[in-house]
Amino acid sequence: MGMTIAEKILAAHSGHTTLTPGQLIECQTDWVLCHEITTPAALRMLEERGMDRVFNPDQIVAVPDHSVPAMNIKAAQMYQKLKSWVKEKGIKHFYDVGRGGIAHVVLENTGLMKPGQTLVSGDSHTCNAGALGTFATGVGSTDLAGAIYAGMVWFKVPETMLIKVTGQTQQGVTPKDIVLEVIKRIGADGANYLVMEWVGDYIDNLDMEGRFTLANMAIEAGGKTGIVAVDDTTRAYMAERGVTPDQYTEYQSDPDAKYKVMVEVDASQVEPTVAYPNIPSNGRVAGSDHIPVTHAYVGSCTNGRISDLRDVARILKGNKVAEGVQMIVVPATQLIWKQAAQEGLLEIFVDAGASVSYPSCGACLGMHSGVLGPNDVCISSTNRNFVGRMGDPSAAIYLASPATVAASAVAGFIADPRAYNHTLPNTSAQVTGGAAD
Ligand SMILES: CC(C)[C@H](C(=O)O)[C@@H](O)C(=O)O
Ligand code: SF4
Repeated sequence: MGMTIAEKILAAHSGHTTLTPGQLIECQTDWVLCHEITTPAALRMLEERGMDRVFNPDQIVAVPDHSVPAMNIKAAQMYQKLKSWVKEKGIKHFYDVGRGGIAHVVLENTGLMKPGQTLVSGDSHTCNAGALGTFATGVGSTDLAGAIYAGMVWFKVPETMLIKVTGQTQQGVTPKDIVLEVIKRIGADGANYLVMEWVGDYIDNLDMEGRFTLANMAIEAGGKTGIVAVDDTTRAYMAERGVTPDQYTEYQSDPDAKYKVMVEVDASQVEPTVAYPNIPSNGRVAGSDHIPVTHAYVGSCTNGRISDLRDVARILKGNKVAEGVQMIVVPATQLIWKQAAQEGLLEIFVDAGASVSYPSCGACLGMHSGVLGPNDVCISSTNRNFVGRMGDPSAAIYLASPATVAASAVAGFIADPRAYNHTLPNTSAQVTGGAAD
């Protein structure tokens, strides 16, 4: 019987020629991604058992990102723990504060993670890397400990959901709107333990940044991971990072691969979508209700990339953030921050009255740099709008694309970005490479 991409990658990493969903496998992991929030717990587990080693210091990527630069002593200690372990074990790929940013976005950009590989991390948005045709998923601290120690992790082979997106979007509609629309249709548990495989001519025409946004949000529908097959866009992306096709394996799903369910989306019918509180599946058309906002947040591993910042700048250029609205823009990595500076985007943000922050997870999970207070109302390009996610439990979080966030910041209430159509010069440059190894 035919196999999906995910099944093929898992088979290749577990010594099987075929696999059936539901089967339990022991799987090799090519990469382990470590940040300062979940790694310390995994390290403590290993230390307590006298198993304090790493399977291969060259296959671990460490990036402090959630609570950096530290905003309190506890955060400083977590950071210190990660950093001292990196030093002690000789972890090769360490992207320290000032040289990295949000771990998933740092990793996608380095060229380290290659098509056909496997990745685990103690972070649920690890699925982000699936856009490169990889099997990448978040695991708990115990599995993370096992992966650090042995380079192995066990999985129940997931079934796959096929999401076929055809046609082209209207101007002002972005991949974030597509994925919010899909989650709205299938529900926040609609892809529970399923691989979400994206196909269709919309995907074929989509750049890598958009594909990362789609793969990144798989977990918001309960997905085990998101995945996009390798094509010329992926190959070009890898080539820009000095990686040639002989250095990786491309897997395609067989024509007779078995899918648990198929979802079809006509991209031309998707409108700018806003997920209302308190669940990402609560999507409605942007601007359908008059909802004044106090905060507008652009950032995160979902939507803090250079193309996102350009979308925001197009709308903010020549406009002002409405009085009473606090707008915060967080470029996801140092390299994106620098690129945005070079293109003049940061100046546009500042002129419009927005704060530009340093790369980090920041207020995405309510840790720092824009934490919401009681009854605040935030339109955000992040991925979760659960109660208390960005701060006080009484604050309301509306999830949207960066374009919708920018349009809303200018309007002072949740607005439809289609009313804006500014152009920016010099917007084709790519952000490539690792910041520092
Ligand atoms: C802190 C970390 C474990 C968490 C996750 O796993 O996703 C965070 O990144 C989040 O987005 O909630
Ligand atoms: S940016 Fe937000 S969603 Fe992404 S890893 Fe950080 S906290 Fe999690």
